[in-house]
Amino acid sequence: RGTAIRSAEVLVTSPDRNFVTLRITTEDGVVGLGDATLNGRELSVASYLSDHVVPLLLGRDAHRIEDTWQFLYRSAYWRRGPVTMAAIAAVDVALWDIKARIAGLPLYQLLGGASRTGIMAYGHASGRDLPELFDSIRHHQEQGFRSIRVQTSVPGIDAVYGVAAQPSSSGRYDYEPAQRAPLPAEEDWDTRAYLRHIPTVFEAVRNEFGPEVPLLHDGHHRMTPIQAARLGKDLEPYDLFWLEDCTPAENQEALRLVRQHTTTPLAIGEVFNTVWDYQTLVREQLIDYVRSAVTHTGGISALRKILDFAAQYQIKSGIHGPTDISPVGMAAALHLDLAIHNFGIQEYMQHGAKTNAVFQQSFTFEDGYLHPGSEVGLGVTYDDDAAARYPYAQAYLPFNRLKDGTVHDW
Ligand SMILES: O=NC(=O)[C@@H](O)[C@H](O)[C@H](O)CO
Ligand SMILES: [Co+2]
Repeated sequence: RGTAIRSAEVLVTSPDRNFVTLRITTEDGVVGLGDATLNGRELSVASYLSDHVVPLLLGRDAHRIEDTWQFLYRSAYWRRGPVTMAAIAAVDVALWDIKARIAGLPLYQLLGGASRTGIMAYGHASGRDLPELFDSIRHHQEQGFRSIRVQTSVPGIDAVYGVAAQPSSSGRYDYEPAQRAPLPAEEDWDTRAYLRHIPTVFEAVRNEFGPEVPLLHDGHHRMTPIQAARLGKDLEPYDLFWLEDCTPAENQEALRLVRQHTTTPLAIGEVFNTVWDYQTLVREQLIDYVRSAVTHTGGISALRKILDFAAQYQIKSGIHGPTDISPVGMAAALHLDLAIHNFGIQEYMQHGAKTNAVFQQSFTFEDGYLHPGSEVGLGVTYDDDAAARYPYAQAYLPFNRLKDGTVHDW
């Protein structure tokens, strides 16, 4: 039949950083794209798709998205995990792209239509010190961002998550966390120094930029529950939009302790890959925002179900949008952001020029709001010639060691 899957190609390219893209084509020649990028483990997902999933897709009806999802999830036998769920996500998103293209509609129209006029974005301001940070915040405000994530260096710590090593001439302060090298870079960490420093940063930012601008901060998994509780409480006077990944949440119950001590809103989940990672966090209202990206959580079908579950507990979306979510993954996020009722905010790190040469996108960013646009499907096309110019390059996210050499969450 016309909608039978004729081919499924796994495309690896590395313009500004590594990306893995799945391109599904039907007998009728309708093309759908899915993002399968897993930062630092990209080739595992490329192999999972090429070696084990693509052979199962050929001949299947592209319209049967839910059946294909359930088939891939249950026939794998081995459940969950970032590689499996990124692979399933890529198939899911590509099939949604195809369905919307066949329908002649932008994808959000198939997800319930627009529930808002625009999607509030937040940008990543950072600085090694307050002057650099203030310059970075002003730069992002000049670009139109109305919500700002604030990350800075910490006295006594040499290299820390989320801070550009130096203001880059190109995007100025936009940084790529993964580094092209055969080994992960070792960075250092000292939680007590961090806990002493961060409240002074937000005191200075609020004094300089006022009480209104929504400010976000990413704890990036590095604190224990009691340390997270301390920071959440210390930041209450600065009225954060959210404190993110305040503590590793494999133990979801750990957030009970944090919740007891602070009203600072909490966002968790960018490293999660199924609804089961959220079950206690949502049911006990231990978080306020679901951080998962479409790409890492089994696709639009799966993240939609997680967000509908969260909506029953007044928990909102905060979809992960760093540069290692490709333009295909970002487009999927924007279509979902526009349609769901319990939208919270969308992370938006701008991709570089080389990436934008490989992926043609139709989304817009104006006056602080994103919009997926009105092109059919996801609104993204892939340029094979541009992609061929950028072969895969091994790259890793950094990791931390404490002063005594103990490995620590980064
Ligand atoms: O909130 N954003 C983040 O935490 C990101 O910067 C992640 O460290 C990287 O995307 C991991 O690939
Ligand atoms: Co984060």
